Amino acid sequence: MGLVDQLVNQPHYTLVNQPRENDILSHKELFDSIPEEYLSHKEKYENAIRKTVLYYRLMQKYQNYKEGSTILDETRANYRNLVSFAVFKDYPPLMLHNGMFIPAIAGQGTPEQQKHWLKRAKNMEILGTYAQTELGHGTFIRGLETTAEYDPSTEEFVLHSPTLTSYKWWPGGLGHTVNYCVVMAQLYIRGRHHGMQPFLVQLRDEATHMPLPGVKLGEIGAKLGLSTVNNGFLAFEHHRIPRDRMLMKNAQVLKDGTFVAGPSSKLAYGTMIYVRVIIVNGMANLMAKAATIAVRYSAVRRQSQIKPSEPECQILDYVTQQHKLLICIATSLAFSTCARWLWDVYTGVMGQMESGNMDHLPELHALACSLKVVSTMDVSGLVERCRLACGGHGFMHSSNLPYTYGLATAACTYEGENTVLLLQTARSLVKAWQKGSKGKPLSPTEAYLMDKSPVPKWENTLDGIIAGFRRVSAGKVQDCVSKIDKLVKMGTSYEDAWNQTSVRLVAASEAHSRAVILATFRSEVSRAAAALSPPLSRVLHQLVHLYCVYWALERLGDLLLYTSIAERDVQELQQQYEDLLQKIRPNAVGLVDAFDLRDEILNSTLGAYDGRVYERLMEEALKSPLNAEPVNQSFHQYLKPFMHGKL
Ligand SMILES: CC(C)(COP(=O)(O)OP(=O)(O)OC[C@H]1O[C@@H](n2cnc3c(N)ncnc32)[C@H](O)[C@@H]1OP(=O)(O)O)[C@@H](O)C(=O)NCCC(=O)NCCSC(=O)CCCC(=O)O
Ligand SMILES: Cc1cc2nc3c(=O)[nH]c(=O)nc-3n(C[C@H](O)[C@H](O)[C@H](O)COP(=O)(O)OP(=O)(O)OC[C@H]3O[C@@H](n4cnc5c(N)ncnc54)[C@H](O)[C@@H]3O)c2cc1C
Repeated sequence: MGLVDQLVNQPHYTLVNQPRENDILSHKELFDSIPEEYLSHKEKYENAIRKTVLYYRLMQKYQNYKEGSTILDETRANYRNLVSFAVFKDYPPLMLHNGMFIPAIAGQGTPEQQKHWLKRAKNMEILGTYAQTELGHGTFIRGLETTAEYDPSTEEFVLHSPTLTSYKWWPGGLGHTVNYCVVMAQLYIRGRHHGMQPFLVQLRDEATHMPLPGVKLGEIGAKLGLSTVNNGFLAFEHHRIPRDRMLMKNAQVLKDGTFVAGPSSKLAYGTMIYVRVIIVNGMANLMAKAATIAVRYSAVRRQSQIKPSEPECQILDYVTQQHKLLICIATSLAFSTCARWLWDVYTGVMGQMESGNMDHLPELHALACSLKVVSTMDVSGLVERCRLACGGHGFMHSSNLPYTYGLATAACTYEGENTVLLLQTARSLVKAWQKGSKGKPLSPTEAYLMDKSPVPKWENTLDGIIAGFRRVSAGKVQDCVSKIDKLVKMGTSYEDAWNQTSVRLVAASEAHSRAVILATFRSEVSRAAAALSPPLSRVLHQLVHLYCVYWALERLGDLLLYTSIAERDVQELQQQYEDLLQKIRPNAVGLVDAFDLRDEILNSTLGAYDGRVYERLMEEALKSPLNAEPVNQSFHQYLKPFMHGKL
């Protein structure tokens, strides 16, 4: 088996590469004759809905993910995610139906609620989304204003939006697409507050699609990206729903209005953990897409000469170009590896929680936050780097890099704004430090914080770099704890001390995330490589090495502060990095081919397998509606009178 075949022979790649006769991408009606960037806002939406209906029917046919299948299965979700790139450059309007509505029912509903609602949702008899964020509050969910007041006399909840800022704002598909929704609202029973709880609410009539009485709905308007996701707003005017529409797997409200608390109030936040875990793999996919486009283009594009006597070279032969792009290949692999590992952690912790053991939930939360942040932050930066690496042609929508950037950067904000999530992980690290200092045991991913051995001699090896990152993280956490303690001793409140330390806390949290990612990438690849051929194992190790050295060079200041790295070590690391670029360069195209993203999925003039970049750019340019006629009417209306001084 060749190198590419072995890489392709991973579960999610083989799914994408399924036989053509079973292939949803052979259905031409799924594709646009006019590129979507030329459509109006309304046309984009209507076209996306046309394709959505076809796409999901075909998905049901070929994937058979209706009733009985495990919708939460990561591989299946990944397949859907990849194939949808071919059909929707800007994500589908029903993204949240599978992405959050179904997971919220599965994670928050009782077995009876799941039986009834999951069946309808999976069969797509009802369409839903997840409405948590409001116009006034996104991060601070304890500040949400939508209320659900229980009325024991009718056994109903009354949903109400008391202010403009309480309008739900952002949920995908909410504008004009979905007819149901999981709404997060503050529960009140006889005037007493019982925290934020999930409610399954019908929003539109199932036959006419008209909003139900007491439900105000609309779309929030044009955005930087995700233009076909149909993000919407929602408000309630004393809207009544039956008691059994509160999702009651955790907390419950009995008929007489008795509130039965769940094992932890944070279980209502469970859907967010699930989505943060899933996002990491989504980012690996976006990175693979952008890297494939930019690397293939760089192999086709020739510009300037390295030596005056030679022909123009492939731009991929410029070492600066390799510096821009090879890290993108390594990053995609790092995040897909970490995503798989995180998914196993997630399912393990969920399994323990089913039997009442919540011990590992805080660690899972801290990990999900930090990996979500670093994957979205790095991938959005690197997708932009891919775009710039393609010069002017990368600026064209037809390259698909601008859309891809929009998808990546949106994820820095949704599902928990990145700074906020880093501060959540920092909270866990500070607590771990305090616990560890009292001699208490720490969770496996934070145990290194208590390594009190003297700073060892720096080693320019993978182990050395990973140990160095752990030192940086531990040093930064210690620095934060000292600053907070000092401020508190001086009379500052703990909360103010926290806020005054928060720039450092965010940096400590990022350093911890990097240590976890480097160590996980390294150990998971070593584990997998044992079963691979020596050449494939070698190239994967080169990518792990490149990844570790790249980040060491990026974070030299930190390493100089917290480890014993010296100037000559840095020079050697720089040399290692340049040697790795040279070694990986011949495999660059093979490696992106091994991502096995078909042309339809790349959806790009620059990245197609056959390398016909210029022909495709021309073909796409000719699709511009302006090219339908040689003279545009605006010439007669404006330009001509203007040039003749008549306007
Ligand atoms: C920032 C926080 C975490 C703060 O919550 P809080 O209750 O005010 O925090 P607190 O009282 O200070 O308590 C913190 C405590 O709660 C824990 N915790 C926080 N979140 C979780 C969780 N998910 N699971 C388990 N535990 C959680 C923390 O570890 C803290 O624990 P501790 O007190 O230290 O023991 C929270 O409000 C939050 O998660 N905000 C972000 C909102 C968000 O992610 N919204 C997503 C909306 S849906 C969306 O964006 C969909 C996009 C998808 C798409 O388009 O694809
Ligand atoms: C494309 C997209 C899709 C979305 N889809 C959905 C959806 O389907 N359903 C849904 O419910 N929501 C959705 N959202 C909303 C999303 O979850 C929120 O935008 C997000 O949680 C951030 O909240 P915010 O917008 O209120 O930002 P804010 O919380 O107002 O943040 C603004 C700034 O304040 C800072 N800040 C806020 N709090 C703190 C703090 N405690 N410490 C330090 N700094 C702080 C942040 O770091 C940030 O710099 C979506 C958003 C986007 C952009």
